[in-house]
Amino acid sequence: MTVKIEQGTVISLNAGFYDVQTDKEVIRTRARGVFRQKNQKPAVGDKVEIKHDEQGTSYLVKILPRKNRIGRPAVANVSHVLLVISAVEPDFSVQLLDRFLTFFAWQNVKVTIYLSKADLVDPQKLAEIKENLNYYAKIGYPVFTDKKLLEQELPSLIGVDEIWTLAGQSGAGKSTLLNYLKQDANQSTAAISTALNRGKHTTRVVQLFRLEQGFLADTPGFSAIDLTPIKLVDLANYFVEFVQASSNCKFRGCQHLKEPKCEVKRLLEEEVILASRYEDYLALREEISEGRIPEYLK
Ligand SMILES: Nc1nc2c(ncn2[C@@H]2O[C@H](COP(=O)(O)OP(=O)(O)OP(=O)(O)O)[C@@H](O)[C@H]2O)c(=O)[nH]1
Ligand SMILES: [Zn+2]
Repeated sequence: MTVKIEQGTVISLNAGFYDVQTDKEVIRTRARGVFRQKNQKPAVGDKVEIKHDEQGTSYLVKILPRKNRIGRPAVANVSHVLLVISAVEPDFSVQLLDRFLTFFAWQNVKVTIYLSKADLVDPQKLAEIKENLNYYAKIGYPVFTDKKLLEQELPSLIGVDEIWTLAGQSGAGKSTLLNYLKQDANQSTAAISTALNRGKHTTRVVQLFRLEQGFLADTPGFSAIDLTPIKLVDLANYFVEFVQASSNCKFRGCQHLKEPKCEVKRLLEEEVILASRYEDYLALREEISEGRIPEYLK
């Protein structure tokens, strides 16, 4: 028998085994000892090479370069986040939204926003929230306020082998959404996931399941984030509409504070840039320069 090398994505870790999704099937593999020597550990989401020996045992032999590794439990190569933000319980907050968007822009992860619990607020409150969300849609973040629409559109948003994960405050509705979307997942993968799912809530294992051409992490993912490692001078780069405006600021590297002829400040005055966005920019500057994590995230 010839030794075959294949590539795939690690979709779960289980008692020393790594389950790898190739383009055909899920293969249970062992990691070669070489990883321990190199102090490397394959993570869920890693793109890997696997090898099958004559006895039919499969080994994970190589971890391909990682784009990132984020979340708790960690997932590697996350390209997109489905950010769940609730209309109520906890209350909708643009501050919170801006924190998450800043964090993911910093991590070079794209974000799609989903508003949960729209059914729990009165029409007036909902209209207010939607007006805010329209701003985010305008600056480039896909926004969904309807679960069914999200379910319909998601397949066209998820690219080949892209890894998506959920994020959002505790109680926002991440698990609820996940369970809803999982109903659609590829059946064979779903069966494996279920079989490996024992003790999910006690051990906090993470696994990926197929969602159309890509993967979604089967975990509530992020709820709290720390922005203090961001460099103060870089912060403006993570506010997408500021980046766009800044080419018209007089000074290169403009921080949009007291500099003359600042385009961000001009757009702010014209109410093209949302006041809360700018306020949050200032608040995050302060948080970063003081190196403090807000009380509610501790
Ligand atoms: N009415 C309504 N209730 C929802 C919706 N989404 C979530 N919930 C409820 O909100 C509560 C919290 O939802 P979860 O899905 O557990 O929230 P989570 O984000 O996973 O929370 P953590 O696990 O703490 O991070 C549950 O009681 C859900 O039933 C929604 O769209 N409408
Ligand atoms: Zn400026």
